[in-house]
Order: sequence, then C-alpha cells, then structure tokens
Amino acid sequence: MSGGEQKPERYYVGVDVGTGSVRAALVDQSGVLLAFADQPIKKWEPQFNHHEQSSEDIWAACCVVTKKVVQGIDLNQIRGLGFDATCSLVVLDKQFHPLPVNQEGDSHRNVIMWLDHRAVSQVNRINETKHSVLQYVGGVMSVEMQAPKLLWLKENLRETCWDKAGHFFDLPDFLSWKATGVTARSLCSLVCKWTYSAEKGWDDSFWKMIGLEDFVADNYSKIGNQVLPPGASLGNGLTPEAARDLGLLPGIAVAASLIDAHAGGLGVIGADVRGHGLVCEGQPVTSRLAVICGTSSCHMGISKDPIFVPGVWGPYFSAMVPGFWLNEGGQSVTGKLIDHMVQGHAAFPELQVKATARCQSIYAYLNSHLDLIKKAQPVGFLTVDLHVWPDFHGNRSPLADLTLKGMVTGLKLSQDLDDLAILYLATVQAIALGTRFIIEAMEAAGHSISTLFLCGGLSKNPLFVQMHADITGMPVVLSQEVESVLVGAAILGACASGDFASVQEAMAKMSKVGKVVFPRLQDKKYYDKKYQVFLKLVEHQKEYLAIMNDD
Ligand SMILES: Nc1ncnc2c1ncn2[C@@H]1O[C@H](COP(=O)(O)OP(=O)(O)O)[C@@H](O)[C@H]1O
Ligand SMILES: O=C(CO)[C@H](O)[C@H](O)COP(=O)(O)O
Repeated sequence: MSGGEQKPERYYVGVDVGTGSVRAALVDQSGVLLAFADQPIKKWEPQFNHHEQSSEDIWAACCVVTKKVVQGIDLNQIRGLGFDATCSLVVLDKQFHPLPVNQEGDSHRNVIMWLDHRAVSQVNRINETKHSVLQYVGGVMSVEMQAPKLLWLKENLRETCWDKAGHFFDLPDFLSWKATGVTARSLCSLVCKWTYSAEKGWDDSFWKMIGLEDFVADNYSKIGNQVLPPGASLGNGLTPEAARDLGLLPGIAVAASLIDAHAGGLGVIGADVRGHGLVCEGQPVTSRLAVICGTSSCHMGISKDPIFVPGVWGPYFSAMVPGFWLNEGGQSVTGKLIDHMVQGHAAFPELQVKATARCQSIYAYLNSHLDLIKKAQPVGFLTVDLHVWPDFHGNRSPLADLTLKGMVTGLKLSQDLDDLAILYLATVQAIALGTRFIIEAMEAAGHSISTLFLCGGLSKNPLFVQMHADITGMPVVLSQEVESVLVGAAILGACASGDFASVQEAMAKMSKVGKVVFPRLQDKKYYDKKYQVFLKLVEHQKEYLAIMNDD
C-alpha cells in the first residue's frame, strides 16, 4: 500500500434468524449497515401448540441472504461472521442428519420452535421437583425452554427420534456448528435455556431427577460439554464447504453465537448517550433496559450482582454482557398478537385494500387512521372503554403462568375500520402495559431502570414506541441502525476476528443512538388508570377460573 492510502475497511457479516425470517447485514467497524437482505423461512403448525421448522430450510435461507449482502465486496475485507437465532431446539442424528420431531415422521421438520407449547405436562413435572436450578430461571421453568421439550421427545418419540439422536442444538449453536464443524455451545444458549451454570457447569442431579439421566451417563456429549463465551472464535473458522454455501472465503473467523434477543441487547445497550438529554447519561449501564420486540418481546436488564426476580428469567451470569448478570423478562407473543388481532378482524380485507391503494403498510395506514379519528384528544385516549389483556399464549413474565389467556373488554356491535384501528391501539397499549408490569417486578427485586432501548421489527412502528414511552413514563432510545439485532450479530463476528479486545469495546464502538422518544407526561394520569384496569383484568380472569373450578 502506498504512503497516503488508507487501510482497507474491515467488514463483518451478521446473520439473524428470527421466527418468521432470516436477515443478514454487512456491517463496518463503526456499526454502520452497508447492505441488508432478508428471506422468509417455513413454519409448520401440525397441531395446536406444536410449532416446527426445518434446519435445512433455515440454513438455505442464511446462505441466500449472506450471498446477497456481500455481493460486489472484496471478500478479503470480511473479517468475521456472527450468528444469532431464536432459541428453538434442533435435533440431529449421530451423523448430523435431521430427525423428525413429529408423529408423522417427517424428518425435514426437525426443529421444535421456541413458542411450541407441547411439553406442558413435562414442564409441570419439572417444576414440581423444586430443584435448585429453577432459582435461576425466575423460580419457574418455562415450557418454552429445552428441558421439557427434550423430555417430551423421550416420552413421545422414543424410537423415531430419541434413541437415534446424536445432537440436540439450540438453533444459534446449530448455525455456528454448520459454519465451522465445531460442536461447542455458546454459554448464552446453555445458561438461558438449558440450566447450565456459568460457574458450576451442568447439575447432574437435575437431569437425573427429571428422567433425563441419559445426558449425565454420556457426559453431556449430546447437549454440549464444550462451552464458549459469545463472540469467542470457533475452531479454524469457516469451513470450505460452508464458505461455498455462504459465498464467503474459508477460514474467516466465526463467533460463538447468541440468542436473538441477546444479540439485540448487545446491539443497543452500550451506546454512547451523551448529548441526548437522557437520565441514563453518566449512570451505570445497569439503568438501561433493552427491549427486543419482534414476534415476542424480551426485556433484558443487567446487574453487577445476581438479582432474583420472581417470574423473570435469570439471573444468568455472562449470558449477554460478559461479567454482568442478566434478567430476561418476556412476553411470548407481541408482534404475533398484533398481527393476529388485526388479521382476524372483519374489516381486515378493507384495510388491506386501502393500505395498498396508498402504498402504505397496514400499520402505517392504521396509525394515520387513528390520527384522523382521535380529533382533538391524544390518540391513546381512544381506548377509554376498550381494554386488552395480552396473554393469548400464556404469561411469560412476571406471572410465569402459561395457563393465562387473552381478554378483551368493551366490544361493540359494529366491526368497521374505526373499530379495527381502536382494537389495534388497545392491543399495542396492552403490550406496553405488560412491559410496565415487568419493569415494576424487576424494580421491586432490586433493578433501577430509567431508560428503554427498543429494537426489533415492532420498534419500526412509531405508535408502539410512543405507547411504550407514555405507559412506562420512560424515554425510549432507538438506534441509528433500525436492524440493531444484526449489529449485535456483527459485534460477535468483530470480536471473533480479534479486531476488538472485548464485547464491551465492540458494543461501545458499534452501537449508536438514533432517535429518542420522550414520554408525554401530561397523559400520565390516563395511563395510570389504564394500568389499574390492566391489573384488574388478570385478577378477574383468575376469579372466573376459581368460580368455574369450584365444585
Ligand atoms: N414497519 C413496521 N411497522 C409495524 N410493524 C412492523 C414493521 N416491521 C415489522 N413489524 C412487525 O414486527 C413483527 C416481526 O418483527 P421481527 O423482528 O421481524 O420478528 P422476528 O425476529 O420474530 O422474526 C411482526 O409482528 C411485524 O408485523
Ligand atoms: O425466548 C426468546 C429469547 O430468549 C425469544 O422470545 C425467542 O428467541 C423468539 O424471538 P423473536 O420474537 O425475536 O422471534
């Protein structure tokens, strides 16, 4: 290189596997997205509460999007690759071929998705053991975690799946194995979804007590006995075969992965907030709550010492930011709930026609429609007599009760576009009220949160963002890059490449504040009342259940 010439740019590829699609981005050292691509992935729901995917379909989608984002780039400038994904369970046989997770024996469908609730009886039995590992998942294990799903496979698909299985992967770890041939698991997946302890490792007594002593007997080889921190470089990097699949050069660094919500957390939580008038300026990073809002919402709060929050997952050590404990609150369906409410309404076809005619998304159309009908009052006041309890897929936090159901009160006989828009608004508000409920539980246990950092698909919806600010009374920070989860995945690749000394350093350099949305404090009294009603709804639901169960 001649004297005046600048060093060539260094790039990283981040791949994010969400519930509905796979996304990839080419990201530079300062966290700027230079290229983006996405691709839908297949989902099957063979029975109610059974949700399945295909690891081959997901890998093929990863290849399509990665090839797209590196087009026209000198591949030598790509220094690292990072994956994040939903915490779904991938099952492979001893030769790493897919095994069926269904009664039909369809081995293409070898992934039990994170939102699958088939293992209710298994999780109830696990919770009855009161084993000490449960303290580290909020006191109650969720049916969405891996232990109940594994037990379900053993009890229901013994011959076709369980006896033949050689490898059970969390989806993020499946992807890093596929890229490198290294079966090491990420500390993030094992700690958050598999009861592994960063300090003590596996607890033999737990697996024996729940009837999965098989794992202990073979020294956990099927579920992982080599564990690496997220961002650590795996083996010799990308294998020649995976390099061909992805359109990259063999040998580039590949990182130990993260669950998608955790990658979102890394992508937003470390940003330099100076100059934005935020209360968290000059305060420890523990005053920030990252909320990753996609199909589900995940509320990621970190602390220096472990905090035990009943009904909120964790505390998990080093599962997101190294050296910090993590509590993870969550709502199992948020984006999926909004889509469900809107698509199931009688006025949905009319909405589609009108939004298409204006070249708008249905949500942009609904937001402008609400602005039209609100007249002089704030838009949020349109739901004075319409209230929603959002647990259509059970409550993840802070009640940790999967039997809870959704509720709507205040329905009228008309079903026009105004009704649809107001029901949509009430649903968005219910999700934000649920976030307030989670924050209050976290604060009661010792967290001190002042600022929300939102990312994920729903953070593109200005109404969703404003309602989170108004209802929690906290400012909401949006990142410069809308696709912050991909910045988190790229941070992993950047760490694996050795270009940054630590995850913290990469976070500080690559995540940036874009926009800040402040709460409209003049509306506080109204939202406090909505919150009062919100809490009454679940109280009433429990009363109805007690009446119906009374002999
Ligand atoms: N521009 C947008 N406006 C409103 N909602 C959006 C927008 N983009 C995505 N969403 C919503 O976000 C949700 C999906 O978010 P995403 O982060 O893509 O999910 P996942 O990671 O689970 O695949 C969907 O419910 C979708 O309707
Ligand atoms: O359990 C989770 C994180 O711990 C997430 O809810 C799950 O991974 C799905 O994520 P998304 O809503 O982004 O598809």
